[in-house]
Amino acid sequence: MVTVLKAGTTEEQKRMLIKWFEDQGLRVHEYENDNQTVLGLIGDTSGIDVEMLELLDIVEHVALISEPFKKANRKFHPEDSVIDVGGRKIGGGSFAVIAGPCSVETEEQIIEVAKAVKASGATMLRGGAFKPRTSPYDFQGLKAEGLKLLLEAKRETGLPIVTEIMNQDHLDLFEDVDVIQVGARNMQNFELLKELGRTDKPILLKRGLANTIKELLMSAEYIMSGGNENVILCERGIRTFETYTRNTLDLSVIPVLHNLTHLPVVVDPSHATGHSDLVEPMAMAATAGGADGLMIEVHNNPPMALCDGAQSLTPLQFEETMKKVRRIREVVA
Ligand SMILES: O=C[C@H](O)[C@H](O)COP(=O)(O)O
Ligand SMILES: C=C(OP(=O)(O)O)C(=O)O
Repeated sequence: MVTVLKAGTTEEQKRMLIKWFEDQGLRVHEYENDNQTVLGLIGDTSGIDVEMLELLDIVEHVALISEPFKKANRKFHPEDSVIDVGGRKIGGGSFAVIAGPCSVETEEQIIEVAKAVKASGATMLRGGAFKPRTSPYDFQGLKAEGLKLLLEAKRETGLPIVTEIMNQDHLDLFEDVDVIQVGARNMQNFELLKELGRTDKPILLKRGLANTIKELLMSAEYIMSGGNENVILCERGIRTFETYTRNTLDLSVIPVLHNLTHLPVVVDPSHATGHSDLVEPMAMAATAGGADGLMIEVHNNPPMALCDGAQSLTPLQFEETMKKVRRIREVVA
């Protein structure tokens, strides 16, 4: 429910109304829209008498909002959220490129890739240390050692690091990580989301393999309702009947999410396509479609990668892709 206040409402009148809402067990999110003060009410509003509320001198009107997501909802927060990651911004016109290998493998590998992607214009470094693998026999990541190597690459290049968490018990290890990624497979790991809601770290939340937009937003809501509003959404392709590509990239999600939410939207064309030759065209398409950023896998020797080599660009291919992405940004920004 939102309550729009009349122009001329005094600060004291507004405070009294907010206090009354809070006494009803509601949380109040206040914002300005078209020079009007709007109070977004979060919680169970079934006990509020809407007609009585509309009779108050200071109330312009009351609108019922049926969407179940509140904190992430653009109706409650019309301006784009801009997430600051160590001085690199994402959202509200600021574009981020998160690039790096699927997995951290060795010190030489991560530092070489970090330097290369930085030189081509990446704004953040990605690299998996805890890997969610389909097979328990596949490379599971270097775990804590991988995080140390990422921090080493950050020291060398200054690039903020983005890496995936799979288990809330590992949270202490992520203290120096700049952006914590929740992978597709954990998008609905609600205990993990709740725990991340208690941190103040930016969270990159990937859409699940077969999840709807609404489910993605409800997962963001888990993090935000816990107090952490630094959420970046990521489309990485969804499961469809099509098997030529690894997943089907749902590009329409970009304008849909921009309508529904103020949170930044990043697209990962690497996991979406599974083929390195499809990464560049889909990176360009996502940029043209209004994405706030890209996540792209880059490996110094893709055929030898321990995970996802087929979808990884070489540093040279990444450099070429970045040139095209920049040209598209000049047109759409
Ligand atoms: O980013 C890497 C993921 O862990 C990888 O895509 C998992 O897929 P797979 O284990 O099915 O190869
Ligand atoms: C595992 C990853 O991606 P996703 O969760 O999208 O499969 C990843 O980015 O390393």
